[in-house]
Amino acid sequence: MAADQRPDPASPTSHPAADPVLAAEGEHLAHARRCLLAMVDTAEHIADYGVDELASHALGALRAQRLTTLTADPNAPAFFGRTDREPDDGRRGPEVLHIGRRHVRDDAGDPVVIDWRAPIARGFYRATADEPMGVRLRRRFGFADGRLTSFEDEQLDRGEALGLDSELLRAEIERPRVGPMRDIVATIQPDQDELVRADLDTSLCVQGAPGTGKTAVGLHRAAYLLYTFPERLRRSGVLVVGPNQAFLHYIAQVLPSLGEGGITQSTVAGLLGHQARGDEPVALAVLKGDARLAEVIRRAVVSHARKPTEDLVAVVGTKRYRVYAHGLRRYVDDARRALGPGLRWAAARDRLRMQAAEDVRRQREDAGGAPTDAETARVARSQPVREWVDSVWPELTAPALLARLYDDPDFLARCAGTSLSEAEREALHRPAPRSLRTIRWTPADVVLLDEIDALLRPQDTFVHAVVDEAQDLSAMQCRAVARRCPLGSVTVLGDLAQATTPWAPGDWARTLDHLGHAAAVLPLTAGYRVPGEVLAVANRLLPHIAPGVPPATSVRQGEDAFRLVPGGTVAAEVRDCLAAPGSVGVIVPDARASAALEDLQAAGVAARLLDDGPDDGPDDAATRVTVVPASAAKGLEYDSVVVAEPAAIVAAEPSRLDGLRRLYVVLTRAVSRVRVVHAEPLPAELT
Ligand SMILES: Nc1ncnc2c1ncn2[C@@H]1O[C@H](COP(=O)(O)OP(=O)(O)OP(=O)(O)O)[C@@H](O)[C@H]1O
Repeated sequence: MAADQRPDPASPTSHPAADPVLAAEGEHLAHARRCLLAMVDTAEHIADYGVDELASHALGALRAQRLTTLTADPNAPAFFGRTDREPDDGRRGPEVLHIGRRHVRDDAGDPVVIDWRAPIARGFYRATADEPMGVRLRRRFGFADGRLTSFEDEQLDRGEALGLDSELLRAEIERPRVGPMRDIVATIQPDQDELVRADLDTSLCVQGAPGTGKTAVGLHRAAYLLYTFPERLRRSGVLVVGPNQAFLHYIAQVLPSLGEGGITQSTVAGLLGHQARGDEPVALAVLKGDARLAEVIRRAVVSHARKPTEDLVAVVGTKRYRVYAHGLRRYVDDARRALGPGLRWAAARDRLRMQAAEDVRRQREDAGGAPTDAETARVARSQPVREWVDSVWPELTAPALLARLYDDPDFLARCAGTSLSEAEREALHRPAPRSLRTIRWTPADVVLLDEIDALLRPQDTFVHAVVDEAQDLSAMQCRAVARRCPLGSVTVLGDLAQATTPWAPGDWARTLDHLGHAAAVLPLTAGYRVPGEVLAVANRLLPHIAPGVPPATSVRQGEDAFRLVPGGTVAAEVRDCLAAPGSVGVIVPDARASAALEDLQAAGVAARLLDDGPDDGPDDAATRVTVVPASAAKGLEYDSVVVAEPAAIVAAEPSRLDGLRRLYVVLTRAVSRVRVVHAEPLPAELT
């Protein structure tokens, strides 16, 4: 570990506070830092000598993991809250617990800070005046530049509870956004905490309005599960699925800052073994995303299994052995029945070769021979056996199979049965080129290729998957995620009102069905990001885009938070927004993104285009203005948002419904203010 990553033992208390409570807490903070440093030191000096090389390697990995946990976010204060609890054992005086991002103990092994995920820390998040859960006092701490500067007490035993009126919560919510998403560990709210701490075996589906903390809840749930169920999760892990690369970069730091590295964070496309390079009409992509294609694909694979009609003759030395067709038929029938997660196509080929070779071994034993395993393996590898397997159970590849389904109408018709109409089969038809390598597979194709791959060979799996923006996934994309989490549980996060893909099923029951997990659909309605003034405008779209979805309410109203600027310029509004602290997102119709960037630069405003990569360096980080194509805005947030031409944003989508939903997403990205610049009339639904 680099020295500059170490927690600085002096920083939080180098400015002694006058308030005696603050001074005492400051001392505890300094003590906690010293203890944390000592723990880092100990972890660094542990020798990784196990009983053997494997054990030593495991010890080394454990130590590295422990160091990552201890040194994550080295400048974060060691604790952010405290509870004073009734002592369990009748001792005098309350039991004082300081709560932070990770456990800290002193030399004697006594706890100095409790990890926020420990069961005993639950009261900090959940205790109310009505149900104090043994907590007499809850104290939250405020920090400025790493210094402890304030605290806020709720004397629950006297009926005091601030709830959303907490000043520190408000300050945290309104803190200017610069850089990637932060954790919310100090201010998780009770309804969020209930979701975060749900058991590992419980699957959840959270339907939440914009800014209600769905993403935050999903990430904190991942951290909670890793802490609470280390044995079950450290090896096969947790998968976090997000909508696009920009979003993944935005959330990338949250789990590491909570001390949890090594989690797979990916888009659905990133999980697949093939890359998309082509486009296609929306209607065709919708068809390819339909769950009916799964059965078509299964039949296409199985159709390659042939019934053996002839005996197989294997040769060992100078002798020939006949394996009869009826026995071979039984092997093939068994393989066909077992095909699925328990036996993939490629493994079945190996099994068939071995079964034929075992048959030969039995014949040789019956004849008094003593065949060795090596000899049986040689028979399994021999040419007649290989040729036999190739004839009844040929090697398959996903690209060849999908290309054939598209190319050969009779084959497609046989595999589809009655599940696809003639028109649908015709829509899928595409002549195969001579070389499969030249095919430009589309995003929907690569999901189908993955469906085929899954029948051919095993894929990586996880014990828990957090699936964000799940309302946008097609049935086939859901199946691709489900395959990667076949036994564990899922946390499904989304908002039907923000669904902007025409291939999504459009209701949670079907999405959950395709994800292969039963889950209760739980609402989150308190919005932390968007001021009430802005939500009031965005919510006008709700009856048109998602009539059944409850509107979000905001935990704060905002001031001059929403303004229409007919005939204005984006550059002028951006300059105005730059007078306030924090980030500015300029959200424009996709086709206008490059031009909008040029316009801003020509007007002397430093700006960058939202890209797939992380910040490219200090210049990037210092650029407060980001031009965001409307289609990439999902999941992101900025202190100020300037929206250009809502009517064009709506018109760019394939349908009015999708367009209005896109606009709803765009209007709900701001923490403090939204300015809508337009020359064209606004969409009627907004006014
Ligand atoms: N309990 C909380 N305390 C402080 N900030 C919070 C809390 N809950 C959410 N937030 C903040 O509110 C903002 C919105 O959260 P998040 O992005 O998780 O919402 P979301 O429901 O996923 O939104 P969307 O659907 O619009 O993508 C984030 O900045 C998050 O840190």
